[in-house]
Amino acid sequence: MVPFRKMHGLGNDFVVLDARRADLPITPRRAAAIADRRFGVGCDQFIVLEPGLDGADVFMRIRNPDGSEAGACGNATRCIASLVAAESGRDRVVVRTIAGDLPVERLPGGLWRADMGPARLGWRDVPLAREVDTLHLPIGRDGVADPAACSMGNPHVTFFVPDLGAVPVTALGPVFEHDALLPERANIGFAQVLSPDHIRLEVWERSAGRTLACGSAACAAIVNAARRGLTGRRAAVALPGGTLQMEWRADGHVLMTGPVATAFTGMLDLGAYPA
Ligand SMILES: N[C@H](CCC[C@H](N)C(=O)O)C(=O)O
Repeated sequence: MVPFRKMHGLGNDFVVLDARRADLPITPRRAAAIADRRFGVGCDQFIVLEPGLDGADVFMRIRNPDGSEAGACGNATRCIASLVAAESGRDRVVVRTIAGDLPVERLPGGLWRADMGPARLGWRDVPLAREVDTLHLPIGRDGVADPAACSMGNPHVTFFVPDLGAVPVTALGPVFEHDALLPERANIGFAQVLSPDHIRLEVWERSAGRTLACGSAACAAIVNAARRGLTGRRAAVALPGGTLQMEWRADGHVLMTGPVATAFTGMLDLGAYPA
């Protein structure tokens, strides 16, 4: 039996296991089984904490509900930073991922600000299957078309739409996720720009499907909206689960501010799940 924690950022939820002191027998298949909402605990992402070495306070391994590994998770970055900060009594911590080191700081009012690193804008960065301008991808269907792409350590595509309520997110999301231009698939954002500092966003996440919030997709949304001249470099991004404050800093890094929450803690019998 191992203790686990169920956390979420704006309803984007995580099972968090701690493998910092002792290794845990987690395989992609076992993670997927635990992530199942009916046969397991259920979560959008499965997070394992590993020791943070030289300069990092913790290493955060991120898995999708199908067991595949992801390079970024904005909402989990804040949640895990808040855990590690509480242990050490510090207000600033560094969360390491396979894509880089993410400094996170505590702000007043229960908010946490993560430096999600630089947005990467090249076609190889996303990655795309061939050389295409990442500001205008030749992908579209049913009038939802011409998205922009970038990488936040994981692949993102952002469609700009005039009326988010009219977009069939769960029908179009998986079609775009699997477009031949996206060899590693992608997280698909549908953004409606309400004003130069306010974006509404719905996300179809790679592997996880429609989620209530996606921090890295909010990063991609502000970057791609600003690149298109639709917004400035700071905006509130309103997701179904709540709002994140975003800034694409002049040096290319994306700052994301939002809340963290623990829903419950419990004990998990890892042996009850396939290895
Ligand atoms: N929910 C996460 C992103 C998960 C991304 C994952 N679905 C991928 O395959 O890249 C966030 O807050 O940024």
